[in-house]
Amino acid sequence: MKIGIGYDVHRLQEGRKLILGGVEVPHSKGLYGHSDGDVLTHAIVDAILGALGRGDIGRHFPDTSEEYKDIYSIKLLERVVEYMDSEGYSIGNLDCIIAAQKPKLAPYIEDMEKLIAKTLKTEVGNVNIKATTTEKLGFEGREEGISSQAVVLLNN
Ligand SMILES: Nc1ccn([C@@H]2O[C@H](COP(=O)(O)O)[C@@H](O)[C@H]2O)c(=O)n1
Ligand SMILES: C[C@@]1(CO)OP(=O)(O)OP(=O)(O)OC[C@H]1O
Repeated sequence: MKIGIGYDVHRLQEGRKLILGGVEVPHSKGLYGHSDGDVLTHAIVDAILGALGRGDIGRHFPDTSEEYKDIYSIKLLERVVEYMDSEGYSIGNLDCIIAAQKPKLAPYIEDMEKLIAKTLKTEVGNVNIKATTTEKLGFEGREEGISSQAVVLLNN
């Protein structure tokens, strides 16, 4: 059994799509990044890499590489699932938080859980995603950015 933690932050910017957990969420702004800026998926990637003792997202998918420019981050998660499979590990459970003042994410959480579970080759009951505002405090509260945290347990 192995445990891993992931944390990521991306800036909100006009003219970008808001992609969270691989799902497009309608909003006036999206997350800026070298990739699609999917802060939730990046936190999950880092949690799994952490559990496997294999560093972090930037080490495997550098933001200096054209290969990852505007990439749909679920593709990065698929690569990390290949590492997990090759080392004989599978998901025990995954728990995540998205801190966003806006938009209201509750209507999209189930779709995110389904897509993440499918990508991780696990049952949807092993994946939990939560959303919170920060009560208008901090960068999330000022709607400057969105942060996400993930904790994963891997079984072998
Ligand atoms: N962007 C968000 C933030 C929160 N929610 C849901 O609202 C609940 C209450 O949030 P608080 O920050 O006031 O605790 C939270 O538990 C989420 O269910 C949301 O949908 N989208
Ligand atoms: C995902 C990568 C690669 O496209 O770019 P960003 O979208 O900037 O995201 P970040 O969370 O900084 O993680 C590492 C990157 O190398």
